[in-house]
Amino acid sequence: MAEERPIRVAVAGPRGRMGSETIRMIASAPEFILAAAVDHGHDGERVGSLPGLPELDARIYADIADCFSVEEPDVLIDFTNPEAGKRNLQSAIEFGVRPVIGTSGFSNEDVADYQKQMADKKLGGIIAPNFAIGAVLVMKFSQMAAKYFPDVEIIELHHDKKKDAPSGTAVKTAELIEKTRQPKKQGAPDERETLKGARGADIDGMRIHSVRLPGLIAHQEVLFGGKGELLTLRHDSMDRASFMTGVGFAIKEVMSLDSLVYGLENILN
Ligand SMILES: NC(=O)C1=CN([C@@H]2O[C@H](COP(=O)(O)OP(=O)(O)OC[C@H]3O[C@@H](n4cnc5c(N)ncnc54)[C@H](OP(=O)(O)O)[C@@H]3O)[C@@H](O)[C@H]2O)C=CC1
Ligand SMILES: O=C(O)C1=N[C@H](C(=O)O)C[C@H](O)C1
Repeated sequence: MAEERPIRVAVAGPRGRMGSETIRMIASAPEFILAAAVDHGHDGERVGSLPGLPELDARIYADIADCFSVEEPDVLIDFTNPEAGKRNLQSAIEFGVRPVIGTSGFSNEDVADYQKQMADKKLGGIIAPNFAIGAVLVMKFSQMAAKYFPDVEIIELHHDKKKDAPSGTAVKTAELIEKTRQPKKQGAPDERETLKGARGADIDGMRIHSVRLPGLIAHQEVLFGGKGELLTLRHDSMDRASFMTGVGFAIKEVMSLDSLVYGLENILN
């Protein structure tokens, strides 16, 4: 049987916390090859010249269209910010490059729009609010638990450099819970906040609380309250390596998809 060629991957956001971790993972995986990086600075430089990155010869492009037309990668990985991520994803669709998007902050309307465009082109892609397998399991377990415990509050805790709140993971967890939970406004019917924000953000009557502190990486607790009992589901990413099993899995899976999947839970067996 013919040996499969490595999957050619372009990474947007190579200097970032997640982009750099992804490049280190790709460099150590014989089944992948770094085709290029996309960064709004450092145009024309080599990835290996960036601090903390492995000695790779792949070129950095400021213009993603140039990157796609010259390097013809199979897959784009994006860990940037919502504005750049949307531009990059749109460009990937135009060039027929399979997007694997980890960047958080996409709305459901954005996702639906990309799903339509990609279904029309039969292009595979993945948007995953969280690539850590344990975090995905907490989402699935939360969806199960909410059938029996409609009173739920989510506490997400992250490093203090994180720009968006609530986390994409917390929003996706709430969306999955909504599928099984009877709609309910929680807390006392006549509760009032004497300090604005004290009860957190409201999704369908559920509450999400966002903690930002140095020392944290990415953590989430989902608390379910019942008569005389409390169920707590918790996941901790202690290192960004925790996301790489899911990123590697997504790169391989996306090669055989023909539509855009939103959430790793939809492709984990
Ligand atoms: N799905 C998942 O499992 C995970 C998702 N995330 C999400 O990934 C995203 C990135 O997180 P993180 O790595 O911590 O953030 P960082 O801020 O560390 O990295 C983002 C990088 O993107 C760069 N960037 C900005 N604009 C562009 C552009 N137009 N083209 C290319 N690069 C650009 C930034 O450069 P500069 O600083 O110069 O602007 C920066 O180097 C966030 O949305 C976060 O929520 C994070 C962890 C896990
Ligand atoms: O910014 C982060 O760090 C993370 N962002 C993602 C999110 O918003 O859910 C995933 C993970 O929680 C880490």
